[in-house]
Amino acid sequence: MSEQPKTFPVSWEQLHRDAKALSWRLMNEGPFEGILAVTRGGLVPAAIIARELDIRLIDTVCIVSYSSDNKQGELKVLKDAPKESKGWLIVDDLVDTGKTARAVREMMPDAHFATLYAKPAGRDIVDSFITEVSQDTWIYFPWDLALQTVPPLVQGKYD
Ligand SMILES: O=P(O)(O)OC[C@H]1O[C@H](OP(=O)(O)OP(=O)(O)O)[C@H](O)[C@@H]1O
Ligand SMILES: O=c1[nH]c(=O)c2nc[nH]c2[nH]1
Ligand SMILES: [Mg+2]
Repeated sequence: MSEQPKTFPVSWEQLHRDAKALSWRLMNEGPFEGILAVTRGGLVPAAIIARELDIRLIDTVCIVSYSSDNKQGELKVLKDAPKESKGWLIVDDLVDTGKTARAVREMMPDAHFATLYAKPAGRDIVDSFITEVSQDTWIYFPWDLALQTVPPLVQGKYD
């Protein structure tokens, strides 16, 4: 039997629950001047955290790291972070290799960096996260998913 790829699919409910759990954790780290969302993955978590912590000042840093076939390439910064980082909260959906987080950290050295999910290679670069998954797991976010049928693990025995 071929090895199934490791996946970690996240539903909207789970994402909302994890973003609220992260907000609870961040209550002890603030208060924050504003949130810097790392687009695009950080936008939805940032909106939920901003609602929970009553933060109304939101900015973005716009970075492309992975292509549409999930392969990492050169980082492209389309829009820089603001100059001031003291008291700011950086939010992204996940840290994987840590390449994106390292680049954003350089732009905002004094900010607190939070993600929902972390893989081992990147976990030490961020300050707060909720769930760790193994390095060989691909996380699927609800905005990338659709309801569909899946085949059973074993099929065709009685064909
Ligand atoms: O730790 P790393 O290996 O750098 O990977 C993590 C980054 O990769 C993904 O973004 P992506 O570039 O796919 O863009 P997106 O947020 O627009 O989907 C994810 O949202 C993180 O920002
Ligand atoms: O949707 C995603 N899932 C992942 O596990 C991942 N790692 C880097 N970039 C990613 N994007
Ligand atoms: Mg991203």
